[in-house]
Order: sequence, then structure tokens, then C-alpha cells
Amino acid sequence: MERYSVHKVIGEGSFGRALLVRCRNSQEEYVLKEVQLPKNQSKVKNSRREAILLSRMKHPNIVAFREAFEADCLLCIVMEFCSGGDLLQRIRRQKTTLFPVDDILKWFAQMCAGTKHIHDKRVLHRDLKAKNIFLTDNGTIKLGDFGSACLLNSSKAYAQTYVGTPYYVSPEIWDNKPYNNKSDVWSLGCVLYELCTLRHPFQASSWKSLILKVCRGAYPPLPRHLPYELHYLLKQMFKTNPKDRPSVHTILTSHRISRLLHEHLPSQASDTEGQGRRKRRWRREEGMKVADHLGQKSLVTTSTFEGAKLAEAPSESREPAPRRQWAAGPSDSVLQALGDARLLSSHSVASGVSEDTGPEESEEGGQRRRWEESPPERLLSLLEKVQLSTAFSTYSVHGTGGSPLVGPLSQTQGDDTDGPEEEVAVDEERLESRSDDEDTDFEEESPCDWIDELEKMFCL
Ligand SMILES: Nc1ncnc2c1ncn2[C@@H]1O[C@H](COP(=O)(O)OP(=O)(O)OP(=O)(O)O)[C@@H](O)[C@H]1O
Repeated sequence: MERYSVHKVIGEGSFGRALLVRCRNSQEEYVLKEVQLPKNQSKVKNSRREAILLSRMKHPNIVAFREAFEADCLLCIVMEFCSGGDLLQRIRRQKTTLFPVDDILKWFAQMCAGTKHIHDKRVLHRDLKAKNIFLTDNGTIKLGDFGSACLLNSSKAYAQTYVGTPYYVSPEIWDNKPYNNKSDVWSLGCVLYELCTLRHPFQASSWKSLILKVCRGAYPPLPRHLPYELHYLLKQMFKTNPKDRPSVHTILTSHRISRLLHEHLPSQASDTEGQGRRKRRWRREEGMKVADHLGQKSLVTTSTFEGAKLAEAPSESREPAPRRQWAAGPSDSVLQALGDARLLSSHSVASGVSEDTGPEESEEGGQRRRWEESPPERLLSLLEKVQLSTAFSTYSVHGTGGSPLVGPLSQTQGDDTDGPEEEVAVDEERLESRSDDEDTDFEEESPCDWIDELEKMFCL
């Protein structure tokens, strides 16, 4: 610790403070995250996990790890300081002025490159959101906050914990299916949508409505001026069946957007060469040819490649193979569990006010709150009463002991990217299955049945 002088506290996360420090030798600035060691073993494990994961990730689009040490009952993780702040702050600064397309493509390409790097190492991020994505002073994207990340061959203890931020959580998680690489892709889709519109794709005025919209994949269309490839990509990233979503590898190498992304990606960051996998490059002319060809067979509308309108295959052209069709709505299990749950009240635990949280709203006597079982209220009705903006926070469901939902529900963190609820027509075509067999999926080895855990905890 003597090696660093503390500049200022830049924030407080659920695991502890984040300090801006300066190395006495090099005079370089770093972020030092400190975590109280003895109090809560599970949080200590989370922090050690973040340190270990960070130390394994070396990529231009991932917050660089410098060192970790334990001192004075604190675990200290020293990492690269991203002076441009996080992407959520950047989006908020725009107010109503949309980002130029080049910025969107550049940032998104870098997010994909960082995510691809961790997926190649079979690590899932599990909490990708604008607040966990940082910018350096020269505008480079860095994925951070690996506190929720999960190695696929993770310990049983970790597999019993669910982590996510409801606004960014994919339908399969609400459906109690395992978290997988495509779940990260869904979350990236949410961030991409925010970059394109300055709003969140799934606006809702209640938790139930949010879950329903996510599970239907219903989002307002992107502005028409954006390139066709972005419309098409987002449509695929928000496929409700994870098998139908492209992996980040596909997005970067063989998707219609790949060429555009590579134009905005420094070559060393793309990290896509030598993988021994197919490489397809879509050009607009090729797309037109395919569209013409398919059009002659009445498979696509002629407007498909003209602008933002997307291909719609009539039902007779769909693959006859018996692929699993996902229901348009969320599984009954999650709504059932939420609806039947007996719980919750809040009480104070670890201290902390995040930078964008009003103290009078987020704290009770300077303490964060967490949920525990108590008066027999139904979770769903409680969720309906709780401010929906809290759905921008990270949730954990601990399978063994402890409080069921840790933290975020009680925080009234707002988010300017969330706006009033809008009626959105469901794009039925998006719900159709279309698996990419060459796209390798991976998922948690021992996934957490968190609905089951909820039910056990709530004695349903
Ligand atoms: N490497 C970094 N560079 C610049 N700012 C950072 C960096 N890491 C974290 N921060 C900022 O420090 C603050 C605290 O971050 P931290 O990750 O500890 O908590 P959080 O993301 O706010 O919450 P939680 O980790 O509980 O989800 C946030 O405002 C975040 O933007």
C-alpha cells in the first residue's frame, strides 16, 4: 500500500471502495479497489475471483490488471484507471444528441473484441452493462468489473449464485436456463441499443412488464438513419432463443456487420485470425445478389436490402427440422415463483453510496439495504411497488444461507437511459428459430437453478 498515494475516492461498489491512486515510483494513476477481508467470506471470494480473473485477461479492450495484495484486513486490487469514465456516464452526457454512427461502431467493435477475448478463455462476464464498460482518455473501450464474471469450470459454490442486472438479463435467465455465452451477447445488444438510441431497449413501468418484454424480445425499432447492418445485428442479438443469437466470434468474423466493425477496429484488437474457422465477409453487393436470388424464389421481400427493413421468410421456407421453438412469453416458472414468493423486507448491511445515487434515497443511516425473509408479501407485488430503476443494479441469489436477494432492489438508482414505457409491437419473425450450427455455444457446467433456490429459500 505504501507504493501508492491515494488521490481520491472515486466510488463505492457493493464490495468496497474504489480509489484513484498514484504509484509513487512511476507517478502513473491506477484504480485501487479495496475490500474488507474478514467480514463477509462470500464477498471476499467474489473479490479474489475478480482479481484472479482480471490477472488472466490481457487485452487492449479489457481493464488491465496491475497487482493484488492483502493489507490491513483489505484485499487491494490495483488496475488500470480509465479516465474517460464509464459508458453510462458518457451516454447521459449526450442528453438527446445521438452518437455518430462511427462512434457506435468503433465502441461496439471494441466491446466485441474484449468479450471475444474472455469467451475464448471460456469466461462469461455475466454483468455486461454500460456502467461496467469504461473509456480511456483516448476513447478506447475497456470492459471492467469482473466481480460477477464466472469461469465455466467454476466451483460449485459459485455455481449456486446467480448474478445479473435485470434490465440487461436475457430471456433464458428469466426462464431459469443456464447462463451461456449468448447471454453475454444479449447484454451487449442492450448496450449497443443504448448507444444507438440513448435509451434502454426494454422500457417498462413494472417488473412484470420488464420481464415480459425481455422474454418477448420486444423493443422499439432503431432510428432509420442507422446502417441496415446494425438493424439486422440487433435483431439477431435479441433473438429470444440463445441458439439463434450470433456469438461474438460470429459477429466479428462472419456476420453481415463484420466488415463494418473491422473498419473501426485496430487490427491487433480483433484477435480473430488463426482460429481455423470459416471467415465470411458480407458486402452489400453480395447481399443484393442473395436477396435477388432469394427474391426470385419468393423467400424475401424486395425491400430487404434497401434500408432498415429486414428479411422476412414466409413460413413455408422455414427449415422443416424439428427445432425447439421458444414461447413468446417468459416461462411460467419464473413469474410463478415471483408471484408465489413470500418475502421480503429490507434492512441495512454494507455501507456505500454509488456515485449516481442520491444518499437520501439509497441509504438508511449510511448503510445499503438487502432483502431478507419477513412479512408475507408477494415478491411480484413488491417488485411492482419497487422503483423499476433499481433493475439497473446487479443481483445475486445465494443458494446457501444468507439473504436471498442481495442489495439492489432497495437501491433507488436511476438511469437516464430509462424512459417512459412505450407500447411495442412484438416482431414475431424474431421469435423464429434459426440455429447457427457452426457457432459454438458454451454455458455454465453446473448451472444454478435459481428459481429452485428462490423457491427453497421462500419455502414455496
Ligand atoms: N478502472 C476504472 N477506471 C475508472 N473508474 C472506475 C474503474 N473501476 C471502477 N471505476 C468507477 O469506480 C466506481 C466504483 O466502481 P465499482 O466497480 O467498485 O462499483 P460499481 O460498479 O459502482 O458497483 P458494483 O461493483 O457493486 O456493481 C464506479 O463509479 C466506477 O465507474
